[in-house]
Amino acid sequence: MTSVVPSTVVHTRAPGKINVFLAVGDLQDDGYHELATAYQAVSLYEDVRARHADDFSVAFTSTGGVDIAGVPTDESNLAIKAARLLAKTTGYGGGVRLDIDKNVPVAGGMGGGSADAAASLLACDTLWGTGLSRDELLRLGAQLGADVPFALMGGTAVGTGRGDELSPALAQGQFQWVLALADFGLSTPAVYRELDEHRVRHLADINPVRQPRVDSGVLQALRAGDPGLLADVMYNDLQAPALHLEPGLSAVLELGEQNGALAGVVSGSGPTVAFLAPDLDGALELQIALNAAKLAVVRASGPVHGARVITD
Ligand SMILES: C[C@@](CO)(OP(=O)(O)O)[C@H](O)COP(=O)(O)OP(=O)(O)OC[C@H]1O[C@@H](n2ccc(N)nc2=O)[C@H](O)[C@@H]1O
Ligand SMILES: Nc1ncnc2c1ncn2[C@@H]1O[C@H](COP(=O)(O)OP(=O)(O)O)[C@@H](O)[C@H]1O
Repeated sequence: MTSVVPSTVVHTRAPGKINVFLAVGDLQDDGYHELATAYQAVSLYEDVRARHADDFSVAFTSTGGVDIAGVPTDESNLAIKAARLLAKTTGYGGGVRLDIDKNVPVAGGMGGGSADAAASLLACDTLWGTGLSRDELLRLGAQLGADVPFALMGGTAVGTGRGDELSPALAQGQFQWVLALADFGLSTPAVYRELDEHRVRHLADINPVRQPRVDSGVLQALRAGDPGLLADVMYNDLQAPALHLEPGLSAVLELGEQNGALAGVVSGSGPTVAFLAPDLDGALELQIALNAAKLAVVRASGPVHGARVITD
């Protein structure tokens, strides 16, 4: 076993994400859907601190006030799974103690668990000196969840396959987001299932084979750094099933659009609603208006970096 140095702490940080465009294809035999998505990493972060230990454990805090009550800390936690997968892959014989400051809403469609997995992979690789390449970490990430490779990569990227085959997209400038948080979560598999059931009920004869593609207008808007253009083309196939499961989200979308948002979209499988603001002042005004309507909101900007080591 590697010698244990208890005082060493490795600090890593990985971002949450918004799917500014998400087209969902058909259900495949492996239980996953083929996707075409444009991800943007945004400035809500998961901070992981890793210390040498004999076994594997995780604990959560949230300086940003995220409700962490429902997050499992047993073997089902994605951070523990990430650490164990890295140990198994590299033959590392020890364990790790992970302390995570969570600032991405839980079960909100913003990839917080995926960010924990990404930041934990990088933290353990650094702490243990296992020295995997970026590509090897991306491959391990894909085994943990479809969104994990993007949390490693960050920035702006197109995801295909399960959402884990990434190509970086050209982007300039910063987009200003106001995120309306729900006080409940939505289960990702349940939202995909709701979409499938709707398609079987209503669309089976019309469009039997779907080949999802990212609209070229999305890539142009990102390249131009133009929120007005992006607002016109933001889209999410999972929005309708999320609204069907949680009808109250329609009023949230309307409220944002009536109060200065260029557009709003359910993020991933929801229930977080992401509003795109014209600029920082517009975002601040929207935040105040939504707060006045008693909605829990946070601001974020993007794109930001993927998982990285932080020097404290
Ligand atoms: C919907 C999205 C959009 O980015 O994000 P979230 O809302 O979860 O943040 C992702 O597709 C979620 O990615 P992630 O949360 O990593 O998914 P995984 O753990 O790999 O899969 C959870 C479940 O989601 C469904 N799933 C996921 C990805 C995909 N391409 N097709 C699917 O059908 C499957 O039912 C799978 O069992
Ligand atoms: N590290 C983690 N952080 C949050 N949730 C986790 C984690 N590990 C496992 N989970 C489970 O995954 C579910 C969805 O996680 P999360 O990544 O927050 O949302 P989403 O998939 O909507 O982006 C949670 O409800 C929880 O049960």
